[in-house]
Amino acid sequence: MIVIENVTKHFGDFIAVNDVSFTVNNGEIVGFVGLNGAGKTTTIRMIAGVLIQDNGRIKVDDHDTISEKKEVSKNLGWVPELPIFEQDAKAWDYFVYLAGFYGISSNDAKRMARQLFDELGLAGFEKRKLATYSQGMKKRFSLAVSLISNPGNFIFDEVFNGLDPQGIQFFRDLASKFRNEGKAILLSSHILSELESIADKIVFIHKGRIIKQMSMDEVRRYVSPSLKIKVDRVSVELIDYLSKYGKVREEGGYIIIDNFNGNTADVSKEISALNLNLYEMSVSSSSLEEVFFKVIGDQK
Ligand SMILES: Nc1ncnc2c1ncn2[C@@H]1O[C@H](COP(=O)(O)OP(=O)(O)OP(=O)(O)O)[C@@H](O)[C@H]1O
Repeated sequence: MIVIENVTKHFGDFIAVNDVSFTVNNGEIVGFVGLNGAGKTTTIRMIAGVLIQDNGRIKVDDHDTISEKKEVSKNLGWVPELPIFEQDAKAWDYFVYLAGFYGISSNDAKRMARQLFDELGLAGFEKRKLATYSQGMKKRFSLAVSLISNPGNFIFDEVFNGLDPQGIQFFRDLASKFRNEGKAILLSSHILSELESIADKIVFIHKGRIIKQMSMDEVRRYVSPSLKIKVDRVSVELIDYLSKYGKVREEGGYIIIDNFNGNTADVSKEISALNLNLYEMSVSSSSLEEVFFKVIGDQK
């Protein structure tokens, strides 16, 4: 579990992160979203302990990121947006070297390397220098390193960026698997459709402040729904009649009721009472992208 409490970070006079608080529970994927420069990476770097906050506290599985840095490193896996490694090092050797920092013997580290390189699609690239790895391979290697201590918490910072569809699916499936294993996952991404399909909760950050936190269910219900129906015959009587449920319009052979405030069972009962055939009926839910623009727009 990752707990961020009233965290603030200045760079000179500029406040990059301002009194930020949120929690990533075990068994939960939290999407962290905001415009460029909103403060996501700064927050993430403080959670990872590579940047120190001016105020507030961050705990990873109850360990303080400043006073218990070593425990936090063991309990937290971090795949940065652009992983940076010793460029001249060969992947396999470097992995074994890093495993040494976790007190893992060379033989055990080699066994672990074999398993992780196979599982993460790096088999055959063990002897290559990290400088020659593609962006996606660097992310996979960074993941392999972060798995050395089998941490209960993960941060993926823009992990989908620069990945091919297969790579995106790989990290999406991995995040879901970690969630099912009870791990806490913080996932920052600009690809809102990807977040939408896997996140349980969304934390919106804007100009360094958390402006909203919502469960994905709340996101889906945030913008008033529209009801879309297709019947065999559209009449003035029907349109008049449906007006009590919202703002009715016709579009491409469909009747759309914006700001729908009724329930679908009543509508379908009443349509058949008018001797009309109902061919299709669906209620739209709001997309994360729509909600993002609305939430950010409300700040201006
Ligand atoms: N080392 C630094 N020195 C000065 N300003 C910084 C530093 N690091 C970040 N900032 C500023 O802090 C703000 C937040 O940056 P941050 O990288 O956290 O944003 P972000 O939400 O991750 O953005 P992006 O989506 O573009 O990656 C930005 O205005 C950035 O210019």
